Amino acid sequence: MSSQALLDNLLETPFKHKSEIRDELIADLRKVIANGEYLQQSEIQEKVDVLCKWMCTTPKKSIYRLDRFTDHCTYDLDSLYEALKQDDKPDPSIHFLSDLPNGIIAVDSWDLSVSLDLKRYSNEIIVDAACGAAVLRGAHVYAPGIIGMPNGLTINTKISVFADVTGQCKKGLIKSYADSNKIYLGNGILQQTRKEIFGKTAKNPCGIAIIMTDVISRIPQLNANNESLKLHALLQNLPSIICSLVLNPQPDEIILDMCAAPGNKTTHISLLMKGQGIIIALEKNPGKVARFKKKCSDKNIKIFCYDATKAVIEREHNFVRNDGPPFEENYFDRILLDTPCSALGQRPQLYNTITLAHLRSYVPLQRNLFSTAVRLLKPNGTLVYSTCTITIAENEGIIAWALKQFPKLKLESINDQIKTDKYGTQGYVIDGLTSENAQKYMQIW
Ligand SMILES: C[S@@+](CC[C@H](N)C(=O)[O-])C[C@H]1O[C@@H](n2cnc3c(N)ncnc32)[C@H](O)[C@@H]1O
Repeated sequence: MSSQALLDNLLETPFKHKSEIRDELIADLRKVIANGEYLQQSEIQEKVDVLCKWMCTTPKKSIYRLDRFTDHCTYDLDSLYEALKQDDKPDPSIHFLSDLPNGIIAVDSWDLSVSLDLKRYSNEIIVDAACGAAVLRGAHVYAPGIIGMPNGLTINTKISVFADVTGQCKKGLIKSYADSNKIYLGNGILQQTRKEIFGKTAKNPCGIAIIMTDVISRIPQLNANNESLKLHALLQNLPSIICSLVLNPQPDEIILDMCAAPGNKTTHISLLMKGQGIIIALEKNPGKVARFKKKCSDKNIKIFCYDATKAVIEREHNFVRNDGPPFEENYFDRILLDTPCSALGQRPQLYNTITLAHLRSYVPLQRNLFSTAVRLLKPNGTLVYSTCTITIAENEGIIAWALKQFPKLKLESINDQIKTDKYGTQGYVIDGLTSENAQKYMQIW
């Protein structure tokens, strides 16, 4: 089978609870109004099936954000180029994205004229679904992602890598894993032995365990030994990059990033502010805060482990103000609410265990966070609301709810800030969201 065929036939749906989630997505699309009418049931079902299959596919480009890039300094672009070069393959195709700032770089997947070694070797290694998705996006395999590996493989052995797409592979599996439970991802060279990963003395295995050489998604990997680039080139999805650009933070402003970890948008905001002004980054999860603090050296970013739904001072409390949360109402010039969400737009998804209750739990939290954001925002300030999911409930639904709940809010087109037409489509019209408003809201892929 060609690599394109391997890719196209990966999976029909990523969900463990297939029918439950499919029914919920169908109910979600029943809200859509096209040409003044709700969609037909058959059309909705077809759309949901296409959507589920799309979730299993890998984007055809990798996007990097170069932190130090200016028109006069192309050092990081050159290093990215070097980092992506592979001895046995032609030079990677790297280009800027039109209408966007120059530091945003797209790397194309190898086209079909580039021959890849995609034959299955007898030595097979099983990785979990999250690791498998990262491999399809151009990552190497890190030790914690490996769940199945035969005995006796030595370093530098050529091996084939498979992802567990049913969640049934036991950690440390030695025997071969059933074909019906796994999908083939590509080939690589082993860097760590079974003893290092699963042996009695192996504590917290880490580092690259397999250097991927050929992957069915045809995405070029960064050379495994390229350390110099890590500091300044960040693999980041385009919609995430666009969020910070649309926020348009100014150097003398005070900005709130409400749900900040791992902090990739926070550091982008800081870059756009030229390291000036103040950015308050809130994150509820202590482990994520610790990791974020460790990697973030920007002096203008202040990170707090804090529940953002409680970030506004309630009037009945006589609060003495300090540097951190909670804050007075009308405090921030701009707020980014990159909210927790069902993340169904993150691709590829190989095995998603989300339950119906979990899927439905996000909207109340999103409304809560949104209400806090509105109170904290200065009059005429800018609030950017973003998710990485595709449900109408968490996107158009929240906007329609907010416009009704907070009449002082005015929805602005993101195209007023930055031309995004090429990279996405306008939102759906639903009850409470007019066609004029739906045009201002964008789904970016
Ligand atoms: C979509 S992620 C944010 C990604 C981040 N903005 C970035 O681009 O790197 C949402 C984050 O919100 C955090 N979170 C969830 N509930 C929260 C709350 N009530 N207050 C603050 N953070 C919260 C989650 O732990 C998660 O790290």
